[in-house]
Amino acid sequence: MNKVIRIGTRDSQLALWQAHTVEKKLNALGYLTEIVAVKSTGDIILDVPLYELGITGIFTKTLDIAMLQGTIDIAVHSMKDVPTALPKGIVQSAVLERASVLDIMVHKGNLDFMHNNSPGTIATGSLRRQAQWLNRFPHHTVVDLRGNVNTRLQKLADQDWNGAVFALAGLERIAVLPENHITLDWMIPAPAQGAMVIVAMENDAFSREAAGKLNHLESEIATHVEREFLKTLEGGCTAPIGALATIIGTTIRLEGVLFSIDGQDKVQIEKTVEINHYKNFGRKCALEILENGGIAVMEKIKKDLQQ
Ligand SMILES: NCc1[nH]cc(CCC(=O)O)c1CC(=O)O
Repeated sequence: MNKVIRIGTRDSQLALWQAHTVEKKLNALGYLTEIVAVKSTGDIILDVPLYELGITGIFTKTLDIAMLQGTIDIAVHSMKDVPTALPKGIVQSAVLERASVLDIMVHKGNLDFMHNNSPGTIATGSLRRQAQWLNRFPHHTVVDLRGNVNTRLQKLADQDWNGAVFALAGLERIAVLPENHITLDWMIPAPAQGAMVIVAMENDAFSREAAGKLNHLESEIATHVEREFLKTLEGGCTAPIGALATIIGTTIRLEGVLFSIDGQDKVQIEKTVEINHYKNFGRKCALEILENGGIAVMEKIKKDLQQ
């Protein structure tokens, strides 16, 4: 037990909070730890919309490299930022008990713009949030908003926008949830939203065992289903995809959705299976989406993103 587990993390306030949470849990189990904070590409490049940076993984790549080079033993990520395929040699070791899955809109104390076809401007850097917002409020404008949670809150305060969309979990974790917010219970969250994941090297039995003790089985199963749904649909491009798996007694229910970029087209599914059939459930639901018009929507998305 005397080996020090080096915990890799990005250096945003939220990422550090998450790494420190893991550190405390490992320390409570008797493990020695050290935090290693690194800057990631996703944090440095702020002026290009996320989806233009190409595929996924910009937030996790720097930590993947650090782990493959042996300068960290485990990495803590917001699970929704982790690409569905991990680099060779790196494996998922634990999913922590999930926090809130909800998206919220932070506003400026005036919600008139949400009524009677009023114009409005909402900021988000997420295609999923953009598409769902425009599907519900087609007469609104969505503008790009990048940066870590703190930067985004500041930009919202500085700009003439009506509101911006955030994950409730992120704002609660670092205690910056403004009073002016509403819960978007109609918005389907990102696959694995609100969950933290620990990854480690496949050949590092010590770190994997230590991290594995923090695994929360129900959160692991739900995020597995959601990410399998995502993986089957995405086909190498960042599309507006939402997925939420909920465990109810001995069953698991998946709500999954695929939108076009402008939010006009929507293909959705809601299905329940016995929990012991959770493997391949996400994949089956995604295949049904593709059969029910999803293939055409994916083609349209690819064309839209190429322009
Ligand atoms: N994409 C950035 C990101 N990654 C994880 C969170 C918050 C925590 C979570 O959703 O799990 C956020 C901020 C946000 O979406 O507002």
